[in-house]
Amino acid sequence: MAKKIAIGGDHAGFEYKAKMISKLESLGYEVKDFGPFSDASVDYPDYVHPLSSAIEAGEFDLGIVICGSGNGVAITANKHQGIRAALCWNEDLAALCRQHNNANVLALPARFISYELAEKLAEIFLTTEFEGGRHQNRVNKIACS
Ligand SMILES: O=C(CO)[C@H](O)[C@H](O)[C@H](O)COP(=O)(O)O
Repeated sequence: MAKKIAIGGDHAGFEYKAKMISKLESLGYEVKDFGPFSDASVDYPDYVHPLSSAIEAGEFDLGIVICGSGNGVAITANKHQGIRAALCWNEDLAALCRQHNNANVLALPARFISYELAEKLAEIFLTTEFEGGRHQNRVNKIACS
């Protein structure tokens, strides 16, 4: 079954987000764009909080958030107890965040990696499974009251 993907970010990630949506839909994913819907300067929490809440509610399988450095969107998403957002800038990190951390949101730094690499990281993230085992014990301990 095609995975349902939530994607969002800010103005610095707008161009990459548009290209990424087209690519993911061509691969058969169901994608919802949480915005922004232009490259006008915006505040990333306004878009990442609704995206994160929707993933927590089980409306989407995984999420992708894109800003200039990837930090703002990752920090925002990780404020949500049900979110494990991973900032990735190479292929190994994109695989490991799924394999070891069961990350459900990929954060991408649009101002620091090419679109081609961003697209490759997204494909790796979306197709890599969590390994469970010893890693599950650790993931279970992440949540704090
Ligand atoms: O949160 C960020 C910095 O870690 C993101 O990279 C934002 O995209 C960036 O801060 C936006 O900067 P701008 O000068 O307002 O375009």
